[in-house]
Amino acid sequence: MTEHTMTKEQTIFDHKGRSIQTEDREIQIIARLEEPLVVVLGNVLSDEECDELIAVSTDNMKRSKVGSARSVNDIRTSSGTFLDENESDIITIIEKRISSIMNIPIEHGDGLQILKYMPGQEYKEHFDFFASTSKASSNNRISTLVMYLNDVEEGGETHFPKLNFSVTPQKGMAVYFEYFYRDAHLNEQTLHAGLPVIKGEKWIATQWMRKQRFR
Ligand SMILES: O=C(O)CCC(=O)C(=O)O
Ligand SMILES: [Fe+2]
Repeated sequence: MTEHTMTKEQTIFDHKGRSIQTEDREIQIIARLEEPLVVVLGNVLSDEECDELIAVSTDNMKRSKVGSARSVNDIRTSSGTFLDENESDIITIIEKRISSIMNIPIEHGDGLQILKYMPGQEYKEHFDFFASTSKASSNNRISTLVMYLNDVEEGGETHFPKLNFSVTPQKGMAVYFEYFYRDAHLNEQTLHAGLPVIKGEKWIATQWMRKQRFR
């Protein structure tokens, strides 16, 4: 018998019940899959916060297009930018909230990443953790929070092919998952994709957390 069939592994996300009370906002726990842990969350960001994150990154993306040459990436066809906490006051507020939801100090986080998908653009199946052969795996990622910044007219679901599970983007909502299990099989089940957007735009903010301090 493998380990995970005998006892459920300890998770990082330790919230129970129907909501998470953070310093400034009550987050709803809408749905959860226990192993691997995948949680759908509501009321993570206000409409104003979503709009502000899009506005701040629209400027950033324009700037980065002028500057460095963008590398062509077949896996991810969206455009994106990393925000730093000095960019806007709301980033600090949001990062605090994210840290209490994810139960990890924000110093363990990669910078908040904003992605924009136009129709036809997608993020193909991938893991958020790095392969053990890669240098980055020495301080590997352990958990992810994908926040939806707008409603997508059609398509753009976050899809977990090994779990037969999809999350429809809804403005202000989020999906959380973690992959810090001793059982490698559980980690591999967090394979996921951003399905192609069919109609409209899709904007997300992603927070990845590392095992150890990263900033
Ligand atoms: O676009 C999505 O729904 C998924 C995004 C994602 O996988 C990521 O940012 O790591
Ligand atoms: Fe991902």
